Amino acid sequence: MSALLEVKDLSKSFSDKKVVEKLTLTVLEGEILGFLGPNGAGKSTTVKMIIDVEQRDDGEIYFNGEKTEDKMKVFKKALGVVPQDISIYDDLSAYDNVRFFCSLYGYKGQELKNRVKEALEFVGLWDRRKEIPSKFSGGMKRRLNIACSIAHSPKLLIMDEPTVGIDPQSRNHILETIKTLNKRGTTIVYVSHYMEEIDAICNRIVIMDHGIIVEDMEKERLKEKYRQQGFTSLEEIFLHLTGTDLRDQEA
Ligand SMILES: Nc1ncnc2c1ncn2[C@@H]1O[C@H](COP(=O)(O)OP(=O)(O)OP(=O)(O)O)[C@@H](O)[C@H]1O
Repeated sequence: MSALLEVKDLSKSFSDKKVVEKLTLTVLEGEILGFLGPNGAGKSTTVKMIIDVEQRDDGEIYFNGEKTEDKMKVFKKALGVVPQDISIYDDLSAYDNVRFFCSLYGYKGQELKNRVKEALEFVGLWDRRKEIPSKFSGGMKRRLNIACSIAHSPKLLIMDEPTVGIDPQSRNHILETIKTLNKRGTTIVYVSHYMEEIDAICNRIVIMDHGIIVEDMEKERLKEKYRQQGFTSLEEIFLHLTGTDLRDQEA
């Protein structure tokens, strides 16, 4: 598999605190990469720098071998982002939400209609397209959030905790959706705290802590490596690598 996204020596500080420190990471075309780390590890800051909503202090980002800042339009068109906080318009219908986000990529007319329909069908919301999301369950809102991010057929989809606060049925539906998207050719970076989700869908796992990557390995190799050291689950491996201290109490 070839490199789709390459991040080299990415760094970021807030005030004097180093939040991301010389982070280097390659996302291979066609993979589902699980991006794990405790609260405050620097995952969201890394993602925000990659998608160009947070300025980096240092480092380089390449998409398809070219610096993203040199080809920002091409990169943005190939990128889909499912943000941690649901970002849909509560007073627009499900259909109009997807239509709006897809139209930002320049689609119009019949092509736009086709894309909106396909995205809503894909997340199982076509029958509810005329309703406004304020009436939706948490799971339906999350699925609509995904539809808004995929209607333009991104090559790279970055999902930041897309299943927070939803029931197992909706979670399962979303995980199946992600696997199908991947089979259709979308490369996925999946940020989550849910080990069982990462285990279920990802090929490779990157674990970040205190601004650096502490492990980056193909999933089965990672499990085998730590099984030999007596750690039998991904959660045990995670706690072994990142410790058991509470992170949300750090200054
Ligand atoms: N805009 C900001 N200003 C100051 N500090 C920030 C800012 N954004 C993030 N931080 C700090 O940077 C650190 C890393 O935060 P980040 O959100 O990247 O972590 P995370 O790994 O995504 O955590 P979580 O799993 O809780 O989402 C935290 O200590 C956070 O408080």
